[in-house]
Amino acid sequence: MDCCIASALCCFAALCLLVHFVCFLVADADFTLLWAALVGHRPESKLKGLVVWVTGASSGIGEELAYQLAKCGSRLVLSARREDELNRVKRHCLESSNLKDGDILVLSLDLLERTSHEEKAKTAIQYFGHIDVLINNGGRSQRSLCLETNVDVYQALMELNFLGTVSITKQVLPHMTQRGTGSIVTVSSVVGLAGAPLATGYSASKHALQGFFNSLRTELTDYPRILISTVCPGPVQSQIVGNSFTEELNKPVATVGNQEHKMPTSRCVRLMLVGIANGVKEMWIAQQPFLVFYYAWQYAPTFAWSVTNMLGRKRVQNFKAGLDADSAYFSKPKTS
Ligand SMILES: NC(=O)c1ccc[n+]([C@@H]2O[C@H](COP(=O)([O-])OP(=O)(O)OC[C@H]3O[C@@H](n4cnc5c(N)ncnc54)[C@H](O)[C@@H]3O)[C@@H](O)[C@H]2O)c1
Repeated sequence: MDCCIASALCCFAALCLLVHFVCFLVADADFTLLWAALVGHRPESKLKGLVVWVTGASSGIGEELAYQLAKCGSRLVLSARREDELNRVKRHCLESSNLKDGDILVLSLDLLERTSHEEKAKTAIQYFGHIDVLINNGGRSQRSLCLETNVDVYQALMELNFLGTVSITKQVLPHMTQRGTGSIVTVSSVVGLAGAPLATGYSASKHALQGFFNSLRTELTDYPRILISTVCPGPVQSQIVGNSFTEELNKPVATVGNQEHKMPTSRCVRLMLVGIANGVKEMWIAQQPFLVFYYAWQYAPTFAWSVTNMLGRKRVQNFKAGLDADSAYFSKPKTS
């Protein structure tokens, strides 16, 4: 009898392990975030009426954030450099939601023009009276080998992705500490957790953001109603490759391959909004096989690096062959 119970328990444990393994294989986010998506608050109920400032709202993840937040009933400040593109995004938000014209402020902003940030933040705060959520999303990536990359490119990446983000944050944070509430959500990257070839400067700028916001979060423990959240997406469909820095400032990317194999922007943004609605402090959002590597880096870094080196070599080979470094992972390189 005991033997039967033991066998049954073993079978049950094996089944549980199998279910976990299968869940893990299909997971596209870390477990905290998936749990929040399963049993947590819905963004539609938590974000309705909140004032959300999105930087980099003219394309990709930022544009999709605008659309999904509008559907949730959030009031929006949309920022990026190109006002005409922001007006296009605003029009689409109004068409696809119940928001009124006055619920969306188009506020052009260059993250590199730090002297303008105080004025921009004042304008946003005055318009709605307050800001509930700042989403630091604007930024650019990199496609170039370190050996060939001008140091000016590294400076530009840090100026934009790191200092631009820190500058806007520093304009909004005092407003939030005064109110005792608010959320600052920063779009980092999985390369802010580990590295990636062809992205030495980009990865460094995202590591810098991780270090900054992880330290700030702990510094703000006296403000339990202020959320500091970092989002670490893997590859997501957007304009990021075409907009990347290369080895020289102002030199465009040579090959922008098909981005369809990447996570749909809508899925990434939905998970981000679930994370914000549920106060998730760090979100890993990536399809497999990328996600599993980030777990491996946490538990067995030396093993993880050996796998990364294999993939990294292929990425560099593809790049040198003139192929899009991302999509070439998923297809056999034929010709350059
Ligand atoms: N798409 C991905 O695979 C991916 C993965 C990880 C992290 N990210 C991060 O997501 C964020 C959004 O990128 P995306 O993928 O939507 O790319 P994208 O190129 O489609 O969008 C980037 C946005 O940033 C804005 N921007 C660029 N320079 C700016 C400046 N000087 N001032 C103000 N705005 C500026 C652009 O105008 C655009 O609105 C970035 O921070 C990026 O690093 C993207």
